[in-house]
Amino acid sequence: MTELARSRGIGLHTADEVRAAEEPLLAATAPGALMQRAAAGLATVCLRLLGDTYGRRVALLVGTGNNGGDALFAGARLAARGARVSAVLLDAERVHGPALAALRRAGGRVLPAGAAGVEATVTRADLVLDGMLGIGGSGGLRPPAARLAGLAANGAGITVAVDVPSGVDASTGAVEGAAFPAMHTVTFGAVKLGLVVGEGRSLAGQVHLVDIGLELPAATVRQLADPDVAARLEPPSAGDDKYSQGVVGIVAGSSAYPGAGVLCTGAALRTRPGLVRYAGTAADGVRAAWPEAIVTDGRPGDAGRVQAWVVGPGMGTDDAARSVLAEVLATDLPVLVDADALTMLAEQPELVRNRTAGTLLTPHDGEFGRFGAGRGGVGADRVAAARRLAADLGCTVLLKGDATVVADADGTAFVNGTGTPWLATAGTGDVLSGIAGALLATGLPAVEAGAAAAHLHGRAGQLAARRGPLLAGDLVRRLPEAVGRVHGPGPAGLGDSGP
Ligand SMILES: NC(=O)C1=CN([C@@H]2O[C@H](COP(=O)(O)OP(=O)(O)OC[C@H]3O[C@@H](n4cnc5c(N)ncnc54)[C@H](OP(=O)(O)O)[C@@H]3O)[C@@H](O)[C@H]2O)[C@@H](O)CC1
Ligand SMILES: Nc1ncnc2c1ncn2[C@@H]1O[C@H](COP(=O)(O)OP(=O)(O)O)[C@@H](O)[C@H]1O
Ligand SMILES: [K+]
Repeated sequence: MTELARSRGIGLHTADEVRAAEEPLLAATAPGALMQRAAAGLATVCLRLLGDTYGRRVALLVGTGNNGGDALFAGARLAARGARVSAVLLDAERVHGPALAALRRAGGRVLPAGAAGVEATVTRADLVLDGMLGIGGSGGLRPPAARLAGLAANGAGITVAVDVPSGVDASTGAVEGAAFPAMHTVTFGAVKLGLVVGEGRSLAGQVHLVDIGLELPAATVRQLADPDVAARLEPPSAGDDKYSQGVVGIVAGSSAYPGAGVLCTGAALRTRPGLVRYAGTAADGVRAAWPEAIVTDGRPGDAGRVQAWVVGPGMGTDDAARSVLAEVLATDLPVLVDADALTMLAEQPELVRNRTAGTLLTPHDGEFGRFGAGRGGVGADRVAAARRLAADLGCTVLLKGDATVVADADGTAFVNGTGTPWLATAGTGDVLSGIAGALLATGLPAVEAGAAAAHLHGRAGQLAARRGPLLAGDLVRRLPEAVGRVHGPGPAGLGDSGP
């Protein structure tokens, strides 16, 4: 098996996939066994979060399904360790009977959602456990559940969601109206896609996965971690020279706006410094900023040989820019299309439909909406949106956002896990294009290059944001550290006199 095939990242699953995997396991295990596994894992995380359990106040928000059962059984375990546990029932007539009985036996208190003491119980709890809705939830939270989610948001305690924060669509991360704001989510059997993308990403907080023995099919959506990205970033070896690591060509910036060319070229150099070429009308600015780049103010064809192109950031949309875009897309090389080039491409999508080499489009939501398949906007299901545009154009789409999604025409997708909201500043997209272009030039398939680039970009952002607000140029400076970070400390060998 190749290094790449091994480093596939963590699988992300929809509610339907989890349900299908649960069926055979439920049939093969004793009744209630899976719920006990889930509750035991849940209680363990809560105990860790509480530290000293004795006398601590725990509020359980309990819905009508099995999600409520998990919360009640976990609550019983916490009560047995000395916690003062109160269960607030959304519907006293429909509650998991054995789980409620277990909580009562352990000394837990039970009150209906409409009772007078509910507000104090929830807002004063040291820990609030949200067992209202799991993967069986659909649509916006109904009023009693929405009210309890609001009380938890205003309370002082640690908020923990059972499986999925109530109100978050487990498969898409979409939220209609209110949702439970979790600092932690303890999820069972598989990480649900909705915990890492869309609004679900920030509502889920830190995600803890509890193994309950589910066997899932290979995931079509995945998230890369540092070692997975390292496996896609072969360091140069003794036999390499400056040409052999992949040469990227950058067409970005303009005489009026040289910044995009400078940032994009710098990002490519700092990611993969073998050789970076630049062709465009910001040549003077790029030359001054990056003497290491090979720069021409001519057309892409004048730049010399490259293994991939980046085209678009700050290049303008005039006739000259249109003709440069057409020239780059007419090559049989991988091309990353961003910013102004996306605006032009949306008017002429046939330029990419029949390309034989990889094409990676990197729109933000506004640029996405300019394409035919993007009309109506991205919507609440960001993975589906990226897949839709990728399938329509037969290329790869990297849809930017706080959780960037990269999707291939065949549906293979990645959701990025790194980053910081400080990245919402001008020019950071130009940096992403430079990183991804450099990785495309190494020969990575477009979907892999996009996913690895988004990860590195987010890591660089996190490193830069440690010092406070970041500018796009800070990201470029932090890239070597981000690359070093994903590789981790290498083995020290004979003759290694390094630091
Ligand atoms: N299966 C297993 O092996 C294991 C499953 N496990 C656990 O089970 C969970 C899935 O349980 P589930 O299927 O019972 O559904 P669940 O999420 O509790 O909610 C369904 C209830 O919610 C209600 N409801 C729906 N929408 C609503 C809304 N918007 N606002 C308000 N209410 C709404 C709906 O009521 P109705 O519409 O009928 O009135 C229905 O009764 C899963 O996430 C995991 O935690 C673990 O124990 C491990 C083993
Ligand atoms: N709230 C956010 N949290 C995390 N990352 C963000 C956020 N907003 C934007 N980003 C990231 O910042 C970058 C912005 O790119 P883009 O919109 O193209 O900016 P520009 O065109 O100014 O370079 C993208 O990589 C995007 O994923
Ligand atoms: K929940």
